[in-house]
Amino acid sequence: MTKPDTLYATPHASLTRFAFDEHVVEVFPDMIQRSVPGYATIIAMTGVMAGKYAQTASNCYDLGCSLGASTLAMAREIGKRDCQIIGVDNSSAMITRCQDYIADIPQSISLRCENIQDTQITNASVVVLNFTLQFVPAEQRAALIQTISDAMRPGGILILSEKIQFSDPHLQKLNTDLHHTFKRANGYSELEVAQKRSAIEDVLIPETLATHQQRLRDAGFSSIDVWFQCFNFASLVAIK
Ligand SMILES: C[S@@+](CC[C@H](N)C(=O)[O-])C[C@H]1O[C@@H](n2cnc3c(N)ncnc32)[C@H](O)[C@@H]1O
Ligand SMILES: O=C(O)C(=O)C[C@]1(C(=O)O)C=C[C@@H](O)C=C1
Repeated sequence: MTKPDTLYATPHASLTRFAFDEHVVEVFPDMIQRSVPGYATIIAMTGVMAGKYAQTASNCYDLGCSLGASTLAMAREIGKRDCQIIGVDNSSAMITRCQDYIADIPQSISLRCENIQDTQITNASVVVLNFTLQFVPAEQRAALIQTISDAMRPGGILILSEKIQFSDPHLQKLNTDLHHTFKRANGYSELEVAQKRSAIEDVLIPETLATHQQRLRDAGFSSIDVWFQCFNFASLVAIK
């Protein structure tokens, strides 16, 4: 069902901005697995945490669901509980293909092709933002996190996974180098790493863990922790 990612294998005369279009959809599972250290663990544990925190008669959201990896992990662990699982993405190419991935799932999952900044979020016990906030304009992130916090039930959980930035220049260089080494070890060439880096430069804007943690505190989350980190990729939990 998925093809190997060769999108940046040949030289591009002019690199266009990275977008989640039909070309990316075709290779996305391979691309994200080979690009994000710890991706499989983060997805599997998103399911485990959703299974622990999903409350009866509540909504569980996967914001920026792409092909539904986190949605499916949540559905597996939530099981037959009375919860509505909702996946949201503003790429119609992603949502169309995601429909195929969720087709055989026994639970009712609804998909919305919407901007996560506009989608209605209510009565939430679990909200997942896996590698998505990084694509929202930085100055609009606080409003989105506040909307999520306001929509959460007491005791609900937000899982936030992101590529991160380091304020220490030495650590920034080290972790960037290690990430590129990880990509090379997964079969990407120097050219592929360099072209992908240029294509996402102004599209994916990482922030420091301190910035994420402060924003979550400001929005009213009480218990906040980094539960996973590998190089410049991290995942946080924030409990309301
Ligand atoms: C890196 S992918 C997320 C991967 C997915 N969560 C997973 O773990 O497999 C980022 C996704 O967020 C979506 N996205 C980015 N900005 C968005 C926005 N403002 N509203 C809705 N979706 C958005 C993109 O279309 C893309 O599918
Ligand atoms: O930083 C990179 O090299 C990445 O490819 C990261 C990243 C991400 O974190 O979302 C960027 C775009 C793709 O969707 C997959 C992975």
